[in-house]
Parts: sequence; C-alpha cells; structure tokens
Amino acid sequence: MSIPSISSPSLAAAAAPLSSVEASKRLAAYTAVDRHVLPEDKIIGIGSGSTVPYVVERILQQGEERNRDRVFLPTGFQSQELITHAGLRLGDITQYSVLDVTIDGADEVDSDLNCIKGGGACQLREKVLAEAAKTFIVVADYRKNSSVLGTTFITGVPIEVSPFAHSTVLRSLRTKLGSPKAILRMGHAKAGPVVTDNSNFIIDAPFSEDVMKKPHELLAKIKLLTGVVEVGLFCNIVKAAYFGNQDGSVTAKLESGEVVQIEKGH
Ligand SMILES: O=C(CO)[C@H](O)[C@H](O)COP(=O)(O)O
Repeated sequence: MSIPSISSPSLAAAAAPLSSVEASKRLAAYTAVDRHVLPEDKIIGIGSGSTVPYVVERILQQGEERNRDRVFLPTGFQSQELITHAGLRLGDITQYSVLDVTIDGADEVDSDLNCIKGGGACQLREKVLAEAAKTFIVVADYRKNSSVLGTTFITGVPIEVSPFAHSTVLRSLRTKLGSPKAILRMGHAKAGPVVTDNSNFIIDAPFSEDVMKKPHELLAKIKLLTGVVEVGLFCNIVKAAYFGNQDGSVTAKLESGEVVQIEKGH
C-alpha cells in the first residue's frame, strides 16, 4: 500500500488559505484525529460530508508506518472515494462488525450530544458505522453547535424511506406525527428525487421546537412507520463532538456533559 506523503500536491493545495468556515472544519477534524485516532486503532470508520476530508488529511499526516496495517470503512460513495484516493486500505462493514473509532460530520448537535445527520443522505450507513464503533466522534464547524436540534438545521429531520412507501410515510408524517411541511428531497442537476447509496429516497421533515427537544421520542415514533429505513436523529451514540471556532479555538462537548474549550495551538 502506498500512502501519499504529506508534501503531496493535494495536501499542498489543502494548505492554501481557507475561509473561516473551512478553517473551523479543519480545526475540529485535526483536533479529533489527534485525540481519538490512536496508534492502536486499526479499524476506522470514515463518515460523509465536507468536514471528513480534513479527517483523512490528518490521518495521512500520522504517516505511512502508522497507517500500514489499518483498514478504513466508508459510510458511502463519497467516503469510499476519499479513502481510495488517499491510498488508504478500504474495508467493508460486512468484514468488520466492530470498529475502533468512527469519525463523522453532523448537521447539528444539541447540548446532550444528540445529532441531526443525513444532510448528505448517508444516515443509514453512518448510523451503522457509528453504532458499531467503540468510539464515535463528531466533527463540525461552529455553526452546528446548538442547544436544541432544528434551530440551525431547519430543513427538517432527514428520513430514508423505501421508494415504494414514500407517499404513505409522507402522509403519516404530515397527518399523524406533526410535520405538515414534510417533503420528498429532490435532486439538483437531476430530475426527480435524491436516491441514496442504498437506492432509497429521503424525506425532510421539520418539527416544532417542543418536539425537537425530545429527539429520542421522535426517533422512536418515526422509526415505527412502515417503510422507514433509517432516521437522521442520532441519540446516545456520540462520545464527543468537536466544533472549530472562528477564533481558532475548539469547543469539545463530552459524553459526561462537560464542555471543554481548547484554546488555539493546544
Ligand atoms: O450527515 C451527513 C451526511 O449524511 C454529514 O455528516 C453532514 O451533512 C455534515 O456534513 P458537513 O461536514 O458537510 O457539514
């Protein structure tokens, strides 16, 4: 296995000045990798979205020796490409049912480390790799750090559904579960609905603040609808969430409830 060196052109490009949001994503990702991707970790889950490329970038910086006997499992097509283009060894969840650590992005994280995920339509595979990991870590920029879900990510809870059941699930969400504005997610630069890596559709269902304050209850209700494959509410799974801030610090929310401020350069 040949792993690109840190001075490769792709990493040189990545070292170019970043916008403040991008810099915050990188800061969160680098901090999380430094703290949670340890030398003894061999089976590593790589999530989806625009923050995880910085996770892979930092893992590469750990060096060829450290990565030689590691296997990386993707949460979808995008992270599969990330892993293979980085020259890292690709594995599959069907070969490894226990992961040492999974690091993923999030659309919003509340005070109790509950998350909305699925902005990129990958929540089924993301949740499988999150639950299978001994340690599940979330990385995001400061915009995702919230106290109640649905405050900043307002398009709703992403719900993966079987195409066959999408209209019945939509109806139930609108008329029984209190999401009258639930809609089928449509593609951009593609006619028709978004189709997931599992050949399913996505419904985005916004709920009131009162409902979003109890994400476990909402998750249980949505999951019981026939045709729902997975819900983009992650409850009781996250061990720690790292948010890069504009001032160069990182806020870490821990499972214990502690919130730690990591100052620039530490
Ligand atoms: O859940 C996800 C995809 O389904 C992503 O992790 C989430 O959308 C965050 O992405 P980004 O890092 O681009 O903010």
